[in-house]
Amino acid sequence: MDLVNSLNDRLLFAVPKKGRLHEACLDLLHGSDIQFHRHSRLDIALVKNLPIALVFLPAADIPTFVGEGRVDLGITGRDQVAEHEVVAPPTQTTGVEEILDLDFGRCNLMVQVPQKGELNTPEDLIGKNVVTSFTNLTEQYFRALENNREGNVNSNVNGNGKAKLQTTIKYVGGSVEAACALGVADGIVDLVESGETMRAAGLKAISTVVESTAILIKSKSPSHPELVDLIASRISGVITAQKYVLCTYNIERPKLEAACNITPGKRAPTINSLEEEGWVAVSAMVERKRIAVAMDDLTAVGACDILVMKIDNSRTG
Ligand SMILES: Nc1ncnc2c1ncn2[C@@H]1O[C@H](COP(=O)(O)OP(=O)(O)OP(=O)(O)O)[C@@H](O)[C@H]1O
Ligand SMILES: O=P(O)(O)OC[C@H]1O[C@H](OP(=O)(O)OP(=O)(O)O)[C@H](O)[C@@H]1O
Repeated sequence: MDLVNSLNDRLLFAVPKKGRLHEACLDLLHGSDIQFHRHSRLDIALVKNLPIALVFLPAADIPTFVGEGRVDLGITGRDQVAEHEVVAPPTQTTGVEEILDLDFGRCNLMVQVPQKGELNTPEDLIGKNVVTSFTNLTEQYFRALENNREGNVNSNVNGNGKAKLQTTIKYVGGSVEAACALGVADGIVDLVESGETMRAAGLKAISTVVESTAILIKSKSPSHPELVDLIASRISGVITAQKYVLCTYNIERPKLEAACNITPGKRAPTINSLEEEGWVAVSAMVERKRIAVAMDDLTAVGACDILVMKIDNSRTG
C-alpha cells in the first residue's frame, strides 16, 4: 500500500504516541467510533470508517505540526501548546485553536525546590540553576520575575535585544526531579499531578507556571472543516458521558422542588407523573463526582427508589 498517497484527501489527526495521555486518547477514539488498525512500528494509521489518518506523535511535537497546518487536528496538553507558543506566537495563518477541554491529563507546571533548604520563593531562584523540560515557559517565567523585581536595572542586553537572563535554565528530557538531588539544579520546573514524585524527590512546590489538561486543538485552516466539527461533536459526547451519570428517583410532588435543587440536571430535570396519585418520577444528569452526596441529599429530602445509571455515549447541547 502506498501510505503517503493514501493520505491525500484525508483529515490528519495527531494523537500522543506514548506517555500519560496515550491510553486516554485511545479510549476517546474508541468511544467516538474512530476505527483503525495500527501496524507495529508505524506511526500512521488509516481510519477504516472515516476519511481520517491518525498520526502518532510525541505530545510535545503536536502543537508544532498542528500550528504549522501540516496536521489538521490534535490532542495534547495545554502545557505543550503554551510551551510552543512562547517561541511561535500565533499569527493569522499559523498557530492552534483550542476546540475542547478533554477533562483528563490534569496537572500543573510548577516551580519546585528542596523541602529542606533556604529557597522558599521563586525570587530566591533568580541567578541560580533551574532544570526543566519546559525551557521556553521557564525562561518566560523567570524573565518576568527578574523584570518585576523591585529596583531591577539590567543593562546587560544580548544579541536579540532582550536583557540577559540572570537565572540559568537547562533542558533535560525526563526525570527532572533528580536534578536537585544530583546537584545539577537549585530548583526545577516540572509537572505535578498527585505530588507523589515531587515529595519522593524531597521537593516542594512554590509556584504555578501553567495549569494544564488535555485539549483538542485544530489548525487555523483545517483541510476538512466539516469532519473537524463531526469529530469534536463525537469526542465531546464521549467526554460528557464519562463525566455524568443518569440519576432517576421517585418523590412526592410537594418535595419535588427541594429534590430538583439537588439534581437540576444539565439543562433541566425530566419529570413524569407516576400512576400513583401525588408522586412523580424524576431523571437528571448528575456529575459522577457529585453522585454519592446527591444520593444522600435526595434521601434526606424524601426521594426513594433512587437509581444511578452509567451513560455510554451522549450528544448534548
Ligand atoms: N503526572 C501527570 N498527570 C497528568 N498529566 C500529565 C502528567 N504528566 C504529564 N502529563 C500530561 O501529559 C503530557 C505528556 O507528558 P508525558 O511525560 O507523558 O509525555 P512523554 O514525554 O511523551 O512521555 P514519556 O514521559 O513516557 O516519555 C504532558 O505535557 C502533560 O500535559
Ligand atoms: O505528581 P505526580 O502524580 O507524581 O506526577 C508527576 C510526574 O509525572 C510526569 O512524569 P512521568 O511519570 O510521565 O515521567 P517523566 O518524568 O519521564 O516525564 C511528570 O514529569 C512528573 O515527574
